[in-house]
Amino acid sequence: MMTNLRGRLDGGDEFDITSTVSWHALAAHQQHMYSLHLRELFVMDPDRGRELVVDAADLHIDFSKNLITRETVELLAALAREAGVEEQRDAMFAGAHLNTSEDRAALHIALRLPRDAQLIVDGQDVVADVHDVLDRMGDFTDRVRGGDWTGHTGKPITDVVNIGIGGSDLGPVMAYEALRHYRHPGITGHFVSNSDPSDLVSVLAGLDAETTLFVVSSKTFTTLETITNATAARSWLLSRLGLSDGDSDAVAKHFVAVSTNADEVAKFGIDTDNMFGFWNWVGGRYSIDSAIGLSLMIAIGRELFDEFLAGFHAVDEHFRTAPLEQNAPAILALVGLWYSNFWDAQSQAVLPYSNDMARFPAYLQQLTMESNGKTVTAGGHHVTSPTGSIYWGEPGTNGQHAFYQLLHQGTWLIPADFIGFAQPLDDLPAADGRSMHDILMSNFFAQTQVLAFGKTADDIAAEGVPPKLVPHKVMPGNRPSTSILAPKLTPSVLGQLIALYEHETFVKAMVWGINPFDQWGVELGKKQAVDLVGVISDDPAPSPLPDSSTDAMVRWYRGMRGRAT
Ligand SMILES: O=P(O)(O)OC[C@H]1O[C@H](O)[C@H](O)[C@@H](O)[C@@H]1O
Repeated sequence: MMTNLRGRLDGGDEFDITSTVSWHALAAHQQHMYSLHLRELFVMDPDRGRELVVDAADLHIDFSKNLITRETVELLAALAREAGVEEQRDAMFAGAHLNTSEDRAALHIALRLPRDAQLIVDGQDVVADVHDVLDRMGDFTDRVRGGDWTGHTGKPITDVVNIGIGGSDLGPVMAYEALRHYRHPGITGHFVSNSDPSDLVSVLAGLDAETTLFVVSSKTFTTLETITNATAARSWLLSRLGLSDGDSDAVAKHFVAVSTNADEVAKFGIDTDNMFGFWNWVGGRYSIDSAIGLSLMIAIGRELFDEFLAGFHAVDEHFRTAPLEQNAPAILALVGLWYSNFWDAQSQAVLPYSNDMARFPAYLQQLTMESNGKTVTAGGHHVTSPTGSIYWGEPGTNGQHAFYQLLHQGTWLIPADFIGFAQPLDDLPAADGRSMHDILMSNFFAQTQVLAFGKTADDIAAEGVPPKLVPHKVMPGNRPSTSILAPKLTPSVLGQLIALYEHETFVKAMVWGINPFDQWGVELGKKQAVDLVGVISDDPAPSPLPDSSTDAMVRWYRGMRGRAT
C-alpha cells in the first residue's frame, strides 16, 4: 500500500515525490557533489561567481557559494517541474483554492496588484475590494498624521499601539523597525502581543491616554491574547481619561480595528466605521500588506506604503514569469530543499547585515515554520521526506560574536542567507576615517568567503602556528551561503524581500506536496490553555489531572500562588 504520498491540488491524485526520476537523479548527484569542496568548484568553474547569480527587481542574489553546480540547478528545476510547481504557482495567482483543508484561496498576491489590474475570483473583483480598503486606510492615515484625527479631549495622536499577535504583530513590528528611517517624526509606534501582562504594562507606562490610538489587529478577533490585551487597554484608557466603563465615544476615538470579523469587532465596542477589513484568503502570516499594515502605514504614510506594495508586486511578477532556472524565489527554495532533503540540514540561518532588520528572522520564523511545519501532505498522507526547516538568525555582526563559531567549525551543516545593502541609511566615520557601513559590509563579504573557502591545515602550519594548535585553527570551509544584496533598505526593497521568502516558502511546499496555508498544529495548545485557566486559578483544588507531570506542576504552582492544592 502506498502510504507516503504527495498531495495534489485536488487533494486526491497524489504521488510520492521521492520516487520521481528527478529525485533519484538528485540523490545520485549528491553522492558526486559530496566529494567536492567549494574551493574545487570555483576552480572547475571560475565564472560561477558571476553566473550563478539571479537578479529579481532590485535584489541581486549570489547563489555561487552554495554546494551546487549549474547541473544541480537544472536537476532542481526538473524536480520542481515534475512536482508541478509552475502549474500550482499559476493556480495560486488565479485564485484557486490552494488552501484545501480550509477550502480557501491564498491570494496575498492580490493585495499588491496595481489599481488598474483585474482579478475576478468567485465572481468578485478582488482588486477593487483591495483598493477600496487601501483608500480608506490612506484617508485615515492622512487624518492621524495631519493631526485631524484627535483623541477624546481634542488632542492629536502622538502614539499608536498595535495590539495583535502572530501575523497580526510580527509583520507590523518587523516592518516598522526596518523602515525606521521613513517614519513620521511626531508619531511613535508600539507593539503589544504577549499575553504576559508585562508587555502591555511596559508599553502603557510611557503613554498619555489623551494622545494614544490603539489599533486592534486580529484576523479572527477571537484570539485570546489580543482580546485580553485590548480589553485591558480599553480599561486603562477609560480610567486615565476619568470616564466610566461604557463610554463608547471615547473608545471610538482611541480604538480602531483591523479584522475580517465585523460582528466580534462590534461586540468589543469598536465602531465598525473604524474597522479596516480584509478577507479569509489572506493568511495571518501573509497579511502585512493588507489592512494589518495599518500601523505601518500610519508610521510611513500612504505613498511609501504604496511603494512597499509595489516592491512585493515586482517580485510577484518576477516569480510568475521568470523561468525556474532564473527565478529567485524558486532557486532559493530549491537550494534550501537540496540541503534539507539531500544533505540532512535541519536549519536555515538568516543573517541581515542591518540593525533595522533585527526582527526579520523572527518574522520569517512564522512565515516559513508555520507554513511548512507539516507531516502530512495536502491529501492527508504522511510525507516521505523532511519538510520545513528551522529558521533562526540575528543581525550581523552581532551574530559573529555569538554563534558563528558553530557555523564555521561546528558539526552541523547550516546553510545561511546573508542579507546586505550597498547604500547606508546611517553612516559615521570610523577611527581610520573609513565608513562604518563599509566596515559592516566588509564583515558580510569576509564571513561568506571564510564559510565557503576556510583555511587548510597546510596554510595554517605555514604561518608558523605550533603543530598542537593547527587542528583547532583549521577552518573547514565548504559551508554554504546565499548572499542577498540590494541597493538600499527602502519600503520597496523590504516588500521585495518579504515576497521573495513568501514565494520561497510556497515553492518548497509545492515540492513536498503540503499545504503551506493552514496551521492546525497551533489550535490544540490554545484550547487546552483555555481549559487550564480555571484549573490553576479556581477553588477548590482540581481533581487529579491525567498526567503526573502536569498534575504535580499545577499543584506546585497553586501552592506558590497561595491556593488550595
Ligand atoms: O490575527 P489573529 O486571528 O488574531 O491570529 C493571530 C495568529 O494566531 C494564530 O494562532 C495563528 O497561528 C497565526 O497564524 C495568526 O497569525
